[in-house]
Amino acid sequence: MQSTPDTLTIIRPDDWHLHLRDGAVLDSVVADTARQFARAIIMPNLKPPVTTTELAVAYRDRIGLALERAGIPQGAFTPLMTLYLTDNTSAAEVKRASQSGAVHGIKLYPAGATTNSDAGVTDLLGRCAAALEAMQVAGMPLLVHGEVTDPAIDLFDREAVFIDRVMIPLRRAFPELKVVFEHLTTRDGVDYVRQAEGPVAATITAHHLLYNRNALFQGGIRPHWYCLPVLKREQHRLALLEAATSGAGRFFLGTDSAPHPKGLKEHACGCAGCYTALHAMELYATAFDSVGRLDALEAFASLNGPAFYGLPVNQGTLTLLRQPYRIPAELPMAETTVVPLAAGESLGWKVATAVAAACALSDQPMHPDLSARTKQTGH
Ligand SMILES: NC(=O)N[C@@H](CC(=O)O)C(=O)O
Ligand SMILES: [Zn+2]
Ligand SMILES: [Zn+2]
Repeated sequence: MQSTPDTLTIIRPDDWHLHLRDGAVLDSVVADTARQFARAIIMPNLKPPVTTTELAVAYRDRIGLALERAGIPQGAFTPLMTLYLTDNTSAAEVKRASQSGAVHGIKLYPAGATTNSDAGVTDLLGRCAAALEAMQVAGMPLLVHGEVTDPAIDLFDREAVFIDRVMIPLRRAFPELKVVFEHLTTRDGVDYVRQAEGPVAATITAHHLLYNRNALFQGGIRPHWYCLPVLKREQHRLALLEAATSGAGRFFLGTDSAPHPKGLKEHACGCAGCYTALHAMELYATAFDSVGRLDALEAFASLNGPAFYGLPVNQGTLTLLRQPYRIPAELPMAETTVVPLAAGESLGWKVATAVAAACALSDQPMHPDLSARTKQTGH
């Protein structure tokens, strides 16, 4: 890490929780991500979900073509694929996934918990024991959307109850299984991850570090702040910020950037998900700077994740400049429009050399299309 009062240069970061989607929007979303991150864990909640190694490899190839179309130099961005765990995931499928080298985690969506989770698991220990056993043996991480779906449980308590009902029994049954508690949102979650025995870690989003639940209702109902797990009280935000900036190796960056078309967010029954791939590092830098801990950003963004996943640290760097940066009001994506989180607001940090660094890595010039889009989005 190198820093002056107005610049911060860190090892190129990774995003350990990302929704790239598929089809026409993929080109834009992958270009936004590759401008900042060298790798990302790609969530499998497509329609239909990515449940087999074969589907994951095919999705990886589509991402590869989108990278090419966006002019991202070969090797500058690597998608790390995941499988969607279902009641029917077999031990043989886990073995195939692990031997493929393409799949780096298997994702647990409790059935009905979030966007595209209808095919999710109904009873983790009852239905998935063989798959979990095979994952434990193979060292394949289980990535967890940690919320119970019991309608009797208050929305804001679903993560805390998940710890008691699912995490603790799971860890007891499979103590050596690597588990990532994704998009952690509560003090309860932070305390659990800190104290749990065995290989447990957590990702934290930029929005849960920057906002509490008041953001959802400031001046009226604001659908672009709605994600799952939902934003929580200020005391939870403070616990997350303390964990992220503590340097503790169990906490690392995962944006959970999840684009939805503007019309499906601004809707009587709006979709859950915030789009942050465009300005993720600016948001995280703003959060770390708010508590004077920019020195801890590199461990959180670039070191702790690879250590947990057993992958090398990236080459190349990313530089942030202390400069006002206005987040665009909306982003045209294929036939649709996506509103980024905190659209129209200003941040105090701006990514300087992400594209330059990525291009330097593979000695290729920046693609003209990318520079055009860069201008258009104010990046
Ligand atoms: N986070 C969200 O609110 N939405 C995600 C799904 C998820 O990560 O739960 C999505 O795919 O839209
Ligand atoms: Zn989730
Ligand atoms: Zn997600």
